[in-house]
Amino acid sequence: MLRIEHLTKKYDQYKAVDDLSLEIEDGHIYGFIGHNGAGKTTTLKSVVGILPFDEGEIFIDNQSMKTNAMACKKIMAYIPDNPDLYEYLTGIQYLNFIADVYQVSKTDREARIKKYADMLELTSDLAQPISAYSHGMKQKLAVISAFIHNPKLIIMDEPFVGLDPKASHLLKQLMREHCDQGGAIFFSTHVLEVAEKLCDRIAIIKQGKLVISGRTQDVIGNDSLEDVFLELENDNA
Ligand SMILES: Nc1ncnc2c1ncn2[C@@H]1O[C@H](COP(=O)(O)OP(=O)(O)OP(=O)(O)O)[C@@H](O)[C@H]1O
Repeated sequence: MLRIEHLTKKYDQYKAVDDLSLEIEDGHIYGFIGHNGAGKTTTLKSVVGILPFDEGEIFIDNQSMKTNAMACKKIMAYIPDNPDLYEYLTGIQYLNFIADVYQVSKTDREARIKKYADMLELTSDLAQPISAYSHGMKQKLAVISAFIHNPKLIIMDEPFVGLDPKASHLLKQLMREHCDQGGAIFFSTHVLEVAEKLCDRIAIIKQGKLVISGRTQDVIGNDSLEDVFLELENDNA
């Protein structure tokens, strides 16, 4: 579903992402772990086509982000780390706007808005302007807008920040459901317990370089993800 090959992204001369390669298969939830400033957001923004990159290739469902960005973007959704949505729109106007962009039929959008807004308990707030939403409510709206066009691949940057425990639980359920239906998810998180339980695969990035990736149980072994992460962080080799 997603193939990143030798991705390098520089800010001036600083390599924020350095020769990073990984592959995410259909049906997998893939967690992306790393310290502050490790290069997670830069990688995710390169994948979704927000940031141009210096070297390497990114393929979404075998289509190149470099040469066929539109085809890639059509089948992908992105939930950024900060839900900066159009504040002057109401929640329902925003969802309809996103559904229009992705040409979602009236029947499909109504069914999906009902399903996800009811589930995340946002239905009664959809008539309110987004400017009146709390951070968590904006995050829920961003989640619904990602699922509204039934993307194959969902990229999420710290999706659990700001969500209450019930909403976090429901989001994990939605993520699993999406991947059980053949989709894939690549998401960054600092919540290692969640990553350990939820992810089929995990990659750890340090100073722009991938230090370990693979099946969650293989990465963790007999330790916890926290132990593995801290060990790698302390390893200066
Ligand atoms: N627009 C920018 N201009 C210059 N340097 C940047 C820019 N954005 C990020 N960086 C630098 O690139 C590196 C990687 O940043 P990035 O935001 O990708 O890290 P991150 O792993 O997402 O961190 P966090 O966990 O804190 O969100 C950091 O050293 C950061 O200072």
